[in-house]
Amino acid sequence: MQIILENLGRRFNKEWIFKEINYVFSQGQQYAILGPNGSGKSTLLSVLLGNLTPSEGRIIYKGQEEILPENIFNYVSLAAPYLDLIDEFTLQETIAFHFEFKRYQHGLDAAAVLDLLALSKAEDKPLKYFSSGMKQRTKLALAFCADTPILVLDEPTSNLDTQGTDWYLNLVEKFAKDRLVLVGSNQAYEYQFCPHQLNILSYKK
Ligand SMILES: Nc1ncnc2c1ncn2[C@@H]1O[C@H](COP(=O)(O)OP(=O)(O)OP(=O)(O)O)[C@@H](O)[C@H]1O
Repeated sequence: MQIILENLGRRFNKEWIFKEINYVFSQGQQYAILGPNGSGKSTLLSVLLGNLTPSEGRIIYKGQEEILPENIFNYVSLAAPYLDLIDEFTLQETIAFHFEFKRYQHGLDAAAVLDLLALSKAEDKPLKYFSSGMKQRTKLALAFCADTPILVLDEPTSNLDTQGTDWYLNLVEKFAKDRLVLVGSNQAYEYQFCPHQLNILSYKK
């Protein structure tokens, strides 16, 4: 799986957030998308996910065959602060619902995801009663445990304490190796496993 960016640019009104990005993301590699607050990391990730259209240039998604941008969501798992979970669902219901749309990683099932989350006392609790850190753990577990070639993590350790951050790095060890991983971040400890780094500030023209 590859994501090929050709002369990619995105603007909001007259402001170019990034311009002229030529880059190839490949499966089995991990990439950090870097830049200060408001520089455009989330915007670039949204364009890569097909949630926003490019203002110029194009993105080619290559699997065995070319994948149309409108179908790329089938190949992606996303964890991000702006991603909403359904507050009325319990944790068990959230897991069951998510995996109606995505397959489990090899060897996992609902019980294993619950185990991994280490929130077993909360399995029958509606998510509206979860703390922000518990919600973030849930989003990360759903994304890591789904069998998709692309894994997108925007600010993955937001709301996590140091124990939660170690737990996240353990998920990276277990479930990120063979995938195309994109991490939007400005915290070194959450992207230090990424051999490739792309700074949005290099694409401001
Ligand atoms: N829908 C929109 N309309 C207009 N401007 C927008 C829109 N979405 C984002 N922006 C602007 O695009 C710029 C980049 O925002 P973005 O959220 O991508 O930055 P970021 O690097 O992810 O920031 P942070 O680290 O704070 O999450 C900001 O100036 C933001 O105000």
